[in-house]
Amino acid sequence: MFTRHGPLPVTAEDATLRIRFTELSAGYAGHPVLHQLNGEISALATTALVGPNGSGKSTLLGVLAGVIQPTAGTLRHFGGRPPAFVPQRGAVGDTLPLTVRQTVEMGRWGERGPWRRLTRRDRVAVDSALDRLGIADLAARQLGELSGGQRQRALIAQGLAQESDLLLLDEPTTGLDPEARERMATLLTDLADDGVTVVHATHDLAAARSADACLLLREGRLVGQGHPEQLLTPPALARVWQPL
Ligand SMILES: Nc1ncnc2c1ncn2[C@@H]1O[C@H](COP(=O)(O)OP(=O)(O)OP(=O)(O)O)[C@@H](O)[C@H]1O
Repeated sequence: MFTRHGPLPVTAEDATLRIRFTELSAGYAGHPVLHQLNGEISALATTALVGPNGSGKSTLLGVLAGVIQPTAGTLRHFGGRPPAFVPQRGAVGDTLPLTVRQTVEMGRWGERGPWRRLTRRDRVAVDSALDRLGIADLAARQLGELSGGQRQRALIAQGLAQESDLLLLDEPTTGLDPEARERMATLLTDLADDGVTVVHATHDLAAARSADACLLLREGRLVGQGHPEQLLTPPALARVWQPL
């Protein structure tokens, strides 16, 4: 096995590429999940990971984030900073006595460590993340008091505050109402325009359709990748979602 997680210099050939994985397998102790995946994530674009429950979307995100080690194959990051990863449940427990602002400030810990004072630059990053997620007015509220959708936005703001060039989101529209879902889709597109590569796992076909590219997973295998219009056709979706 040969796995590279460190940034590699960007060559002319790879200037539009952020991640490439080859024959990638991964899983959990005694439970292989991903089987010999070959794929690419374009830089400065939004990519949706699509597939039924248990198809391996979260596991693939974890591998791209570096929190799950591949068991075989290669994974290459081209250039860039360490990824910002927003897992499904978030790294912050519901019961911790944290305000929304403090939750988002945790996104700056990678820059300054947990105990150092916030710099002006940290505060700007936190304010900007709160604004972009439309939750500035909730900044003083306790995280545990929020609705599911508000909490989801606070956790995504935490990811955004890291100011990484690679944002990995697990089901960012879960718990959001239709208007907030639409705003989220717009935000992801705007982020890509602003220089962030966005990868999100989703069950939300509208969100997947608004991505620049999709990776379609079924039972831990990559069964298609490309532009959503070409990939997410009714027959392809029926094939992937048909009962086993
Ligand atoms: N921590 C874990 N330990 C063992 N097995 C796990 C763990 N997390 C997930 N799995 C298993 O790995 C497989 C893939 O799960 P994963 O969460 O990657 O799928 P998913 O496509 O994201 O699913 P969903 O749409 O339901 O979120 C499933 O069979 C699941 O039971």
